[in-house]
Amino acid sequence: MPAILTTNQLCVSFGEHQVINDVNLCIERGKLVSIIGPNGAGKTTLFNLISGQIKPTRGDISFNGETVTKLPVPMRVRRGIGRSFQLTNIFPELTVLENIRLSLQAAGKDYYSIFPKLSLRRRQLTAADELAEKCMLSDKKEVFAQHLAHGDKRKLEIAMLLALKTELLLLDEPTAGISVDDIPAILEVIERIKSEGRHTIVLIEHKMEMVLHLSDELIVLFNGELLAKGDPKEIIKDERVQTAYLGGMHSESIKSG
Ligand SMILES: Nc1ncnc2c1ncn2[C@@H]1O[C@H](COP(=O)(O)OP(=O)(O)OP(=O)(O)O)[C@@H](O)[C@H]1O
Repeated sequence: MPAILTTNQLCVSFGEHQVINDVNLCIERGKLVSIIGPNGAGKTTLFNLISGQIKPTRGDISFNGETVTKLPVPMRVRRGIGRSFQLTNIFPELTVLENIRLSLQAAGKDYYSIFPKLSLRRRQLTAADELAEKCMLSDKKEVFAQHLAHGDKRKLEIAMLLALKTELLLLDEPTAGISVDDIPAILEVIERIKSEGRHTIVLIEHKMEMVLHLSDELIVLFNGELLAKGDPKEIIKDERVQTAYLGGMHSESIKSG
């Protein structure tokens, strides 16, 4: 399976603090890959680099065979890299359907049109409807986003990413802050998207049960370095991974071990 995303010797420092250190990733198309690691390991920073929020101090990022290292965020979105933004991209005073429709419009050629054609608007509404259903929001289509429960807002965010024709979904803790009762629905939405096989999903998640259930592959970050990568069931048995989680590795470089 060809890689959709690769990073080559990716590094980023904030002042003296090297947060990502020489990370070489290869994410295969159509897979669901989870990034795990203790707090402060650099997981969110890695997402920031891939989505373009920050630029690396060294190294390269390729998406679909094209070097995107220097591309700004909107151009990466256009190429198909989409990131969940912890609800900041939702328009609270619009309905679920309108939020999804606007993302469809943003992904289309009529983005700058003030009066998009009526037929096009109808097509967008049909597509928005389908995405609402896929993301288990059928009964909330006419609800204003501001009135949604937190879990439903996360589902809407995923629907909007799909509407933007995202090929690579970067989901940063999609179940964070969600009530225990709402977690299965988010899980199901992610599983539905995965089972279609049309998207690649990279997940940052602390809930190990969920990670093991969903992931084709695990990547373990520790102190900004890639500690391990591979089959989830094998990786969690890895002694170095267990030691990292138990806090035994502190700040030494993992490469010396
Ligand atoms: N803009 C920044 N300026 C300075 N330091 C930063 C910046 N962004 C992140 N860091 C530092 O980089 C390290 C890694 O942070 P990051 O948020 O990527 O970790 P994480 O693995 O996502 O942690 P968590 O699981 O707690 O979310 C932390 O020590 C953090 O303080």
